[in-house]
Amino acid sequence: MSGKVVLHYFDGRGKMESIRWLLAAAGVEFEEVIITKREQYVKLMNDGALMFQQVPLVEIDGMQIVQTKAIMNYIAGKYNLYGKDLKERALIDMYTEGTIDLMDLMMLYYFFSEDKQKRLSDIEQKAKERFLPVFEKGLANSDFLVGNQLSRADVHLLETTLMLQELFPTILSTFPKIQAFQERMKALPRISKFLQPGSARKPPSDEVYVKTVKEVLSHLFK
Ligand SMILES: N[C@@H](CCC(=O)N[C@@H](CS)C(=O)NCC(=O)O)C(=O)O
Repeated sequence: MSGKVVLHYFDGRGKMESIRWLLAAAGVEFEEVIITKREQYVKLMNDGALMFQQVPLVEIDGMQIVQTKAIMNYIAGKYNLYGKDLKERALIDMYTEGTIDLMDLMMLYYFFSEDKQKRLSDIEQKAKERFLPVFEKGLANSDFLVGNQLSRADVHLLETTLMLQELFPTILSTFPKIQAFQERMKALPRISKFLQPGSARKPPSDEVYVKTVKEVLSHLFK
């Protein structure tokens, strides 16, 4: 195993995108092995790399880590994106889980062909009424969601709100603190670099991505 950070996943956002965001925010260079064929997935399993027969898989510091949260916790801990003490960490975890709940809804949206409009309305309503007000309040008196420094919660919030705006361009119009937060975050050099075309950031899911995932994980989509 080389000293490089290597990501094994599909050529799309899915469960790997927040990991890409965290690495970018931490200024960590990484390589990607893109899974396009079922044989690659089966080989990773046969090699013993997938503890629960699932990707994402990340090679880092001589380890092969699976489970998205375990991977993100490691990166956040290592690169000082996880607060100054356990209490800050608990709050960061709460905000983080909220962003994951919302991002999961959006991720699943692309995989279903039925009830698209209803799913979309549901995401919009939950975002406006349940999730965004929490983050707006969290940013009322501070530039950061937790404490006085950047944490993974901020990185996840930027990712989530940009993703939301792809589906609902005006959704932040009644959330001025989040809008200002976005501008501050986008101006950070590492984030700004990640937002440039040609970076490792992936576009929204499309038909090719969904088809590839369904082929590689054909046992799930019979
Ligand atoms: N709890 C795991 C879930 C990972 C997961 O469901 N990965 C999917 C691809 S996005 C997978 O590899 N599924 C194969 C399977 O469940 O058999 C995580 O968060 O990493």
